[in-house]
Amino acid sequence: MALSFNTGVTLSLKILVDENIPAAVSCFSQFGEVRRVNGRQLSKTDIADAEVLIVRSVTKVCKHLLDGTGVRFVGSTTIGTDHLDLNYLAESGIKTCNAPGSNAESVVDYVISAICQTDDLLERLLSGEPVGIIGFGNVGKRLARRLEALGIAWRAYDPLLNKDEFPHLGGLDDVLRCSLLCLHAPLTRTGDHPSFHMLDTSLLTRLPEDAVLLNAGRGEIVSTDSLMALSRQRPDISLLLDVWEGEPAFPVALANRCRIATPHIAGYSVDGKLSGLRMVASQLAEFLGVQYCDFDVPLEMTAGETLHCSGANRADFIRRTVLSVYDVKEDDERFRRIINELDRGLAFDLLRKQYPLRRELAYSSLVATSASFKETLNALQSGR
Ligand SMILES: NC(=O)C1=CN([C@@H]2O[C@H](COP(=O)(O)OP(=O)(O)OC[C@H]3O[C@@H](n4cnc5c(N)ncnc54)[C@H](O)[C@@H]3O)[C@@H](O)[C@H]2O)C=CC1
Ligand SMILES: O=C(O)C(=O)[C@H](O)COP(=O)(O)O
Repeated sequence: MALSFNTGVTLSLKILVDENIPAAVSCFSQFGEVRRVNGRQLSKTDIADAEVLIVRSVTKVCKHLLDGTGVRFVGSTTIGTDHLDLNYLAESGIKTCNAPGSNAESVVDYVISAICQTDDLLERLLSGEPVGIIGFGNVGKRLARRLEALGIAWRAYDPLLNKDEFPHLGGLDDVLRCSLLCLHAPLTRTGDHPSFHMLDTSLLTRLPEDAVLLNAGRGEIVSTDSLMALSRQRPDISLLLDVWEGEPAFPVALANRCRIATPHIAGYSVDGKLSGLRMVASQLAEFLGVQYCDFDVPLEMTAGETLHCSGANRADFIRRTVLSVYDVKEDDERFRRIINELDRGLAFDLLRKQYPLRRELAYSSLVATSASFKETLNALQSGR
């Protein structure tokens, strides 16, 4: 039907949503007719009569896909925007939005769980070895806040932020001296500080002995070749990779060298997904000039029992508590099972599609059995 926005009247829009966005049909049906589609295989034919397109990071939204269609609004329920051709969308007058920060706490939970599952890294960090953070945005800042609450030192590098506003930010050299280096930059290919292949083997070999490199940003920030060379030259460095160059396919040899390997699920908490969905739906409502009505979240998505947390000492308490809510090793084990599949890309996507329900630490019902660990529990849940 012809569109008439800002009328205050709900229109019967044709809305396409990625089938991997939970609760999307109940959320978007307030705006019109919702059809679920496979975001990886979406073609121009699928969207011929659509006015609204709601995607995740697997759909390349560009001129090739949209030109000649009636799409007027594109929403991505993700933090990252590297799959969206923002210049084309702006020039074409197609309203575009994403969900900044929506699953940032989920990524922080992933990092904390990975710390707990990497040998004695947690103990090393608690005794003063610092964490380096590349990219001090929604994820980087939240990670720093959680680490600080736990008493773990951190340094951050973000050349795009104003030094006067963030005087504590350091240079690349500073973060390369840290025991754990976490990559949380977006994927960019232009500008003064493109992140594409920004770290190579010569930079990464500066990491201290027994360092750990964690990438939960985008695979293309460090090339597969650089990581392979690093693992040959510095076998003492542990690789924890959630993102891969050229997803959904991934390099088997590199995956086999990782201490922890996961299929791009750091941000996959149900809380993060629902938050992204709400952010995009409310921006669609604003675009249409209608009131956004929140939707009923199926109880099984958010219900959870109370967990009683204890530990022999502080590190033990942190490890047990974190892993009882989210154990990254379970994701790693599922990933290892698909490494030798013939169609690895398909298997990678299937793992993501069938991802188990995961709550964020901050939204979990947790009780410390000993008063002495109450503060530590608050630190672990300080996310929201
Ligand atoms: N693995 C996963 O499941 C997830 C991955 N992500 C990825 O993490 C990225 C970061 O997320 P947010 O912190 O929420 O984004 P954000 O946009 O809030 O912050 C990104 C920060 O990185 C900085 N930055 C840009 N280029 C840089 C460079 N070359 N070197 C250092 N810093 C640089 C920016 O100035 C900004 O402060 C997303 O763009 C997305 O690609 C996000 C969510 C989940
Ligand atoms: O939000 C982002 O940015 C992410 O990386 C997403 O969590 C990735 O999930 P999909 O959009 O690929 O399902």
